Amino acid sequence: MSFWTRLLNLTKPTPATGKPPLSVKERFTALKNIPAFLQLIWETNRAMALGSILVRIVRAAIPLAMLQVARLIIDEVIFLTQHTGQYSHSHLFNLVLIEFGLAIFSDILNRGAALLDSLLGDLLANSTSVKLMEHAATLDLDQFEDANFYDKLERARRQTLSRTVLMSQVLGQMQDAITMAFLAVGLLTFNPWLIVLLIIAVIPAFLGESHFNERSYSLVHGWTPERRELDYLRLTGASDETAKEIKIFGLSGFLIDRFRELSDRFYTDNRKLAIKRASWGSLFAALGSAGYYGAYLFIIIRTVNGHISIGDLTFYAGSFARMRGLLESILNRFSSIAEGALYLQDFFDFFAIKPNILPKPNARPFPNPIREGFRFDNVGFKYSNSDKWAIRNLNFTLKAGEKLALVGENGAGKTTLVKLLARLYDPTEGRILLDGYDLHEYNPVDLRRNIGVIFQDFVKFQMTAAHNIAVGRIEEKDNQPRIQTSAAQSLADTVINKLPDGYNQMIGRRFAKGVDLSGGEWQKIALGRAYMRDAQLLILDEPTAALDARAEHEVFQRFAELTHGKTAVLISHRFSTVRMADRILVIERGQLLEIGSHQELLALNGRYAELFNLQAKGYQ
Ligand SMILES: Nc1ncnc2c1ncn2[C@@H]1O[C@H](COP(=O)(O)OP(=O)(O)OP(=O)(O)O)[C@@H](O)[C@H]1O
Repeated sequence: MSFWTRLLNLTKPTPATGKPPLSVKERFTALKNIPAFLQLIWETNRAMALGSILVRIVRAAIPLAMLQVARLIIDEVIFLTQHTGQYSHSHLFNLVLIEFGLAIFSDILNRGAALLDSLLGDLLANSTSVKLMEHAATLDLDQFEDANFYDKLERARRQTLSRTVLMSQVLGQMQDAITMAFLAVGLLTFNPWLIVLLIIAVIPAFLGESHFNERSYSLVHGWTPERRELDYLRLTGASDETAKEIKIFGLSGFLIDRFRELSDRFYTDNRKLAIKRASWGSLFAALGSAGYYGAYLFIIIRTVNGHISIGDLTFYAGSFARMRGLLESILNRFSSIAEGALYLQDFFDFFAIKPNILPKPNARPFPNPIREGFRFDNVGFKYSNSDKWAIRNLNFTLKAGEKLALVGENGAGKTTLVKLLARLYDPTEGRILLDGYDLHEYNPVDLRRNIGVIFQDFVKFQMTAAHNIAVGRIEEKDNQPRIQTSAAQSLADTVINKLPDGYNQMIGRRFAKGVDLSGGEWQKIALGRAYMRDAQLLILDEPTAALDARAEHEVFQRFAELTHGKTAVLISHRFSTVRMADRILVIERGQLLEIGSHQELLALNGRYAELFNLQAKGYQ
């Protein structure tokens, strides 16, 4: 299909990416996002937004004023040259002075508008980034695990800069539209057909721009997953976290090849589009120029025939040239505003994603203390991106005050069970009851406040040692005694006391003066977070795997003492630790296989006894 057929029929071609680009109608509908966007700017800083609008309104009137003064100057010059020595030149000098004043004033206003735009743009970028983080924090974990969601998040995040540009464009558009209206009044009195000619001459350029903007949006949009991969490869190929394995396994060539393959493909698609855009663009610009020179010729002929003065000639030709430039930039900007509005759609789409796990209006207060415990009632769970049951037919009670250990092979479903307890996900079937009421009855924030979980893949925050512990209860980040007590309880104090800056030491290597820790040292710090919390249920999901045997034993011994009377769940592959629990739940392929105390399970002589003996043999 040719460019023209596509342009005139407004049909939807299929680009290389396989995603049909949006039709003109869809593009225009995207403009509905502009009022919401203006509202966003307005809320960012009302005074600056108002200032910017006022400056632009005043600035919009200047071109017409300058053209008028120029017209008077030329007519005055001609008059004076025809009457040499008969009249004073003071009127002429005054006119020149006025034009000079207008030029200076216009420059000041331009700079003022640019300054306000850049400050307002920065504030807008900051406030939208904050809104993005705030919204992301309300969303469910499974939404983060969905690739489509990630693409949306990525597109919303990438546009921080383009939103600032869009803001200047929308404001600039307003200014130019007002200037044009002023100029149009002048030209209308001269010859309204000139304006018609002008519009006809620039329309092809406008349609061409809109078409290519839409194609380029589709290209970029369709490439989102690949661009995400490119970012990932760029980061993985050159980062302190990956450098070790990349060297050992000699992976740089592999990563670079993949990067090259993807980036070359994107470049090729983009180049094709850029070349087409440049070629058609030149043709359309020539059409615009032809329109302008036609009108210019008409004005010249009217002057030569004595219908208008030389001053009028400069005024009309100047107004016309100015209007052409303005109309072109208004129309072109219009299509890039429409394109920006499409990107804005992604931004608003991201905010339209709502979490599924929400508090009920009359949520129950979290029981304090927990009386009965958590009952799993035929619980089954499938991850949204998988058809496989991660957990199925789970029936048991985690009694109040008991220490329960979860044992099972890799992928058995232990972490999934813990995530369900903390309501990071909701069961696909069955329910979890806390003191007889479904977890849905409680406020999820309240629930999580009462549960402390340290995961095996806990986050190594690139912050100070004190803050790394305080994240367990961030409201207490300035409570140094509490942080130190928690550190002592998790054995992290031995690690921190050796750091050059103690609790104020930056840990992790990302920032200046950061010190990295060993795996076991990081774990001791992360465990400190559990003690920061006033949680009624504490869950340790293998956060001790990197500890040496003596340290792990000591950590769990302390954990048992310090959480005496509290409900706790421990996940560990070490049976010397597991046996300390009151009861042990053996989970296999998502199903409960055995449950009972260490002694009971040994007596049962089932899977637990088999695994325990296997490990014990290893130590003999
Ligand atoms: N986010 C996820 N999306 C899809 N499937 C997942 C996800 N997380 C875990 N799974 C799958 O669910 C099953 C249970 O995983 P889970 O992490 O609960 O196992 P685990 O018993 O904690 O294993 P390990 O001892 O290795 O930590 C596995 O088959 C795993 O592949």
